[in-house]
Amino acid sequence: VPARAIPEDWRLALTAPRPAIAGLTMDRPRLMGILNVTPDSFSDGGQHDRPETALAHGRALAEHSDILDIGGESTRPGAADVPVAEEIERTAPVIAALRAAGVARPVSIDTRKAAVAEAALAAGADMVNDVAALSFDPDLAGVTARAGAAVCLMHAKGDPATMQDDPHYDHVLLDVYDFLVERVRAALAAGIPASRIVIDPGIGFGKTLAHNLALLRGLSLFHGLGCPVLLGASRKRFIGTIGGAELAAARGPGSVAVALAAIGQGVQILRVHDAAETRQAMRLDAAVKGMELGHE
Ligand SMILES: Nc1nc2ncc(COP(=O)(O)OP(=O)(O)O)nc2c(=O)[nH]1
Repeated sequence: VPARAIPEDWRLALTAPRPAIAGLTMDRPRLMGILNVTPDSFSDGGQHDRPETALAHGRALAEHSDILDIGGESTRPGAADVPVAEEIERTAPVIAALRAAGVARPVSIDTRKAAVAEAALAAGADMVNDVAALSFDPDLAGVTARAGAAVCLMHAKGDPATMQDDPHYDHVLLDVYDFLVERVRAALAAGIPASRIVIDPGIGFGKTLAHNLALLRGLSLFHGLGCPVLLGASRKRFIGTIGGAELAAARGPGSVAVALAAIGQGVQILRVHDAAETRQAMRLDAAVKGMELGHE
């Protein structure tokens, strides 16, 4: 397998002091709490999709999360595309309400669309979380760069409608790695500095069970990109398949196990539904290992 050298123009990202992402230092594992304001998200659709329930859940998540990830469009396989105006209506007011309620935690907007990101950033978001790695909407990179926002670039093979139809890779780890190299270059070219880029292998986005497990076993490879690594495995189907939990909402223990395994490979940001449970597990894991988790 040909070696992957770290591109010279990124070496600085490795030698510079580990950057803060959306104001969060990367010196300890961080939790990204998921706030889906959708009627159809795969595990919690319809639970937090009204302004009052979204605000209440966002405040509860903020207790145990370092950053809140707000999404107005489900990306589950076969999900319907949400019109831009509706996705804005679902997300920007919730961000504004969280800020008005004094929730100061960094916020990311989980969207592929520039107009949705623009409204969210104007309402107080700090980061764009794009499952399409800035490749769906050509304007999103510029919106992110001009706002000085951080960005998460995630790998997906195909789009939500078709991505699980028999996905194939030559070598899933290296193919995902090479894709992310190309997307980081695109983000740098759009004026987003390396210090504001996070990468994510995209568990469940065009991957079979075997592909997901190969990515989880090889997560440490992605540190070679020189950017913080984010993992979003929480409650996903492979956890149900292996753990025997058909209902997504019953996959908390398996999700925590995967989060701890990822932390063991140095993953810096864990995107989770069950923030309080994951935080508790992280504290015990660190204590048993004699590691200092650091304080909020
Ligand atoms: N960076 C990143 N973002 C993501 N956004 C959504 C989902 C899907 O999970 P969820 O938001 O719970 O479901 P839905 O897309 O149905 O709302 N997974 C990821 C992920 O793995 N990484």
